[in-house]
Amino acid sequence: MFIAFEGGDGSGKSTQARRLADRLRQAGRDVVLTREPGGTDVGERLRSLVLDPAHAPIDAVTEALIFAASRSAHVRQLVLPALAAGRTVVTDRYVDSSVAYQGAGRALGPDTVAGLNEWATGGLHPDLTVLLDVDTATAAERRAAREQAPGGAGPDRMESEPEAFHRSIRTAFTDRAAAHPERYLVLDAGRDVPGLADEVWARVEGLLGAGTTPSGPDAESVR
Ligand SMILES: Nc1ncnc2c1ncn2[C@@H]1O[C@H](COP(=O)(O)OP(=O)(O)OP(=O)(O)O)[C@@H](O)[C@H]1O
Ligand SMILES: Cc1cn([C@H]2C[C@H](O)[C@@H](COP(=O)(O)O)O2)c(=O)[nH]c1=O
Repeated sequence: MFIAFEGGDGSGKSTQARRLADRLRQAGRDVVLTREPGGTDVGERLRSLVLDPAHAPIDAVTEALIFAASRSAHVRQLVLPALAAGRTVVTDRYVDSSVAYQGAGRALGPDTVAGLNEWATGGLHPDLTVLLDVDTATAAERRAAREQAPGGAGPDRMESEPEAFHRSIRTAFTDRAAAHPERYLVLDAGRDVPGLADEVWARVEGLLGAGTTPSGPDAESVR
């Protein structure tokens, strides 16, 4: 099973992805918890390149290609081999983040960016995408609190964008979920962490019982 968490910066994806991975492990599943950009050596290098605000400005097309390149490596080197070995993959962000941030936020167009990522992933879609939807003010407060906590890092290149950018992203995520309701669980991420985790688990438990397989190609057909 392949599960993605999506949402704006500070919506609570990492928190919920970790909780789900723990719960799946308690249920006896062999889990790979991973993230984008990242998840592989090349992906983590691309992550620091594209997110570090100290780097030179990156134009929107180049930015979209960097995220897609990280994703291609992630799918081919980590996700597909793990799924083929019967493992459950939980990823903190996937294609929808590119459609929202580069398609809407950078105005490259959702269809253009979705098409690029169909190619990058060989058409691999998650069984379930959990969209954590929260208003941008709440998300910004959470990010600020996280930055001020011990060891907290400053905002990355995307987080530094203005409120309107983050609002456009939120809309793009919810539009995409509305277009494919069968593979989304959209949650009000303004609520408490344990309550959200229970809602996620209820849906995932149902999928475990149904014995799903990811839609799209297997490792043999994605090169
Ligand atoms: N439901 C929640 N209610 C209140 N605070 C939360 C909730 N979920 C997460 N948080 C807190 O908000 C901050 C951001 O959470 P988290 O890092 O999980 O978000 P994220 O979506 O992964 O963020 P980013 O995309 O910026 O990495 C953390 O300090 C976390 O403890
Ligand atoms: C996968 C992906 C990510 N982004 C942006 C979204 C976030 O601002 C950062 C990732 O940081 P996080 O702490 O891991 O959430 O990158 C993007 O713009 N496009 C993408 O495809």
